[in-house]
Amino acid sequence: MENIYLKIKEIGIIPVVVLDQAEDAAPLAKALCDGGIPCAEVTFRTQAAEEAIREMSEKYPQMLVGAGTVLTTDQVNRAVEAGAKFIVSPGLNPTVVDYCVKRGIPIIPGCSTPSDVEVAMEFGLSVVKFFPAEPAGGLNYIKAISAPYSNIRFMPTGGINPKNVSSYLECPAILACGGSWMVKKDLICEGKYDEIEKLVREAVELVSEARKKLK
Ligand SMILES: O=C(O)C(=O)C[C@H](O)[C@H](O)COP(=O)(O)O
Repeated sequence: MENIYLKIKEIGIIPVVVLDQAEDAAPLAKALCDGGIPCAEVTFRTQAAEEAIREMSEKYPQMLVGAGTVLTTDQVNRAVEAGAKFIVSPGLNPTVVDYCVKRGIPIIPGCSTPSDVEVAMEFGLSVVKFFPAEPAGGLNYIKAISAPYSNIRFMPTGGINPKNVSSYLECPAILACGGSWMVKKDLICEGKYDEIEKLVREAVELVSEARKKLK
């Protein structure tokens, strides 16, 4: 498995971030690093995404910064140019996946059906996002879908929270989980970085407990 995917696996929970202002990127990155999750998936849902990725990557080079909600090849270019080390998308857009694969850019496309997974495999991918995880069937669905695709690892995202994340992380087919609960918009807008750091620390604890059970 490629280095980036191994890092994502090691981190265990990928914070999915929506930033309205790029100025919030550095203090948020600090809280994530201090809390023990030196990683963020900065979503292209806002105009600030590109600059936020640049801020985080430059000021916190130890961080694994990726871009989320990437829907176009133009966004791939902007994300990578800003420092993103991986690309995540809510669905499987063959144009975007092909573009990334041909350039060796790690891409984790959203899959929610066996057909999606098979298209991802056709592109040579072995890691996919499972989105939207809870509404699409949750852990039971992943267990069922992973049976025929034993080489595929899933990154469930959408509806993951501190109460259900452990059960996901205890499943061997799951590489890591994505979630926004520790980086909620209101916490960022109100500058509650101590609270974010605390939620991150709790998330780290959940990953380590779940990993002990996996062994
Ligand atoms: O923006 C994207 O690219 C998405 O695919 C959606 C996000 O992954 C989910 O919104 C995160 O889910 P929550 O943790 O339930 O907030």
